[in-house]
Amino acid sequence: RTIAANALLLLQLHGHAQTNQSIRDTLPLEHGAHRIGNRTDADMARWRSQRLGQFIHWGLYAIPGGEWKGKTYNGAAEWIRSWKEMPQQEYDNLYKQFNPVNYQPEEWAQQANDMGAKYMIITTKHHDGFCLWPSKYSKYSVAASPWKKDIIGPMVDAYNKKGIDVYLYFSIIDWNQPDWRAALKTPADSIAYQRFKVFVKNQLTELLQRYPTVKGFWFDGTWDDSWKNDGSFSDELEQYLQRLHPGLIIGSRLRADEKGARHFDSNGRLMGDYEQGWERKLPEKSADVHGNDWEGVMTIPENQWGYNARWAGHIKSSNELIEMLVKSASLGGNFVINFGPKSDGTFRTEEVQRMQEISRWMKINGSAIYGGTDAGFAKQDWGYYIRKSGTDSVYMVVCNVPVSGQLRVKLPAQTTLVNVTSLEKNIISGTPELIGKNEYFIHLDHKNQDAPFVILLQTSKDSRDNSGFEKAKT
Ligand SMILES: C[C@@H]1O/C(=N\OC(=O)Nc2ccccc2)[C@@H](O)[C@H](O)[C@@H]1O
Repeated sequence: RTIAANALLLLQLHGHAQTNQSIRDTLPLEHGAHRIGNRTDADMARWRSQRLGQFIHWGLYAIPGGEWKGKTYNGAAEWIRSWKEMPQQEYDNLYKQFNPVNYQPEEWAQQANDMGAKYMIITTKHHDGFCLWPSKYSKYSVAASPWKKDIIGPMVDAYNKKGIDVYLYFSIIDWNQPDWRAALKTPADSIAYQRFKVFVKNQLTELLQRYPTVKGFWFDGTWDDSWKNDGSFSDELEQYLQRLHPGLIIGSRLRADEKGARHFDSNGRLMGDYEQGWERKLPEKSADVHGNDWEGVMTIPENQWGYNARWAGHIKSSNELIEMLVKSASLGGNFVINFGPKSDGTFRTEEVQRMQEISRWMKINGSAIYGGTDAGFAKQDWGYYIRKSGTDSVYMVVCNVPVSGQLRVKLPAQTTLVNVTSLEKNIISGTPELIGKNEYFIHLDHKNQDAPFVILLQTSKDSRDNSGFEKAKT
């Protein structure tokens, strides 16, 4: 198999432009990337067109909400169990208080739909091991809580009913499982960890059987040696899940290759279906993503995923989040905004505000985002170009209005401007001024804008340098 696999890989290599990052000479890898370049199937095309997602971190950690017995935890709220001031036994007993009486999945789905999210990622089980579904393989689940009922099922149904796809976040790290090991130091460790891997495979199989409409998994907690040094298991697991549920979308965070390389294998090739390392950070330029599909996940505060009663530091405004979404689409990636519901099942005011403000923006400008991708134009200071995938339509999303009141638009060679319109009224004044080869100025109406605004360019590939607009009167 190894020889055949490598022969195939070498054939593919020569068939593909080396668009990826620094490719080292091709080591014969059994558990490295099995595909060169992006997936081209319909499921991946759907994921790629969606662009805006909603992440939800919800679990027992929402009960303490970053505080315990009068003390404030400065770390990420969903990590409070690891805080030295938190008696782990007391955390582990929080399941006895899990009773989200105000949990309304239909309302969650409605507000996500209004915001314009096309997919949602829900924490089925975070590092603490508490399962939001009544798992057959663990007692540490909603079934043991006062709530008793399945949380995940009604959520999947409510979101799917709104046409929103659902992805399941699943932490490999499981602090509740006695067989979990961060590292394998003794033969006893290896025996326990073997049992743990069976448990992981069983839970993932159970999740796919219970929730067959989900589109993929969002794996996390795969940085420990135990997992990193077992590339063959993560490879087999990914292939097993794909066989069980063809078309499943799984990011680069699941696997390691046989040399312990993660996200990118030891030949520098992306493993999984998209680059999943952009967490609370985004690529700056096209070269940073090497033509790979990718997704950025973002918290509204600096680093809180689960509910934290006290948000400290910088809280991102809707305009900041909108600009990150636009930047992600302009670089051919998806952008997922995280929300941390309270233990009663409601969302905090700041999060509701952001969903409502983003909703207003997306209702006017969503056409620039959905199906958007890298336009291949040189970046300009005023903002971002987004190409409607596969067309000559290029959106300009203006985030920084120049004091000159005019936007410089430099098109690639042999590209001319056929038409210019704005998605809102009273943005552009007059017709664009052709000032040189493929370069135009678009004059703005001096309105004070309080949010990014969008101009649509219809371009055409043209060997001549003429344009739909007469030459500027010199
Ligand atoms: C989405 C976040 O994912 C996590 N951790 O992410 C990472 O470890 N990210 C990471 C690590 C190394 C390189 C790049 C990203 C979790 O610990 C956290 O509670 C949250 O669920």
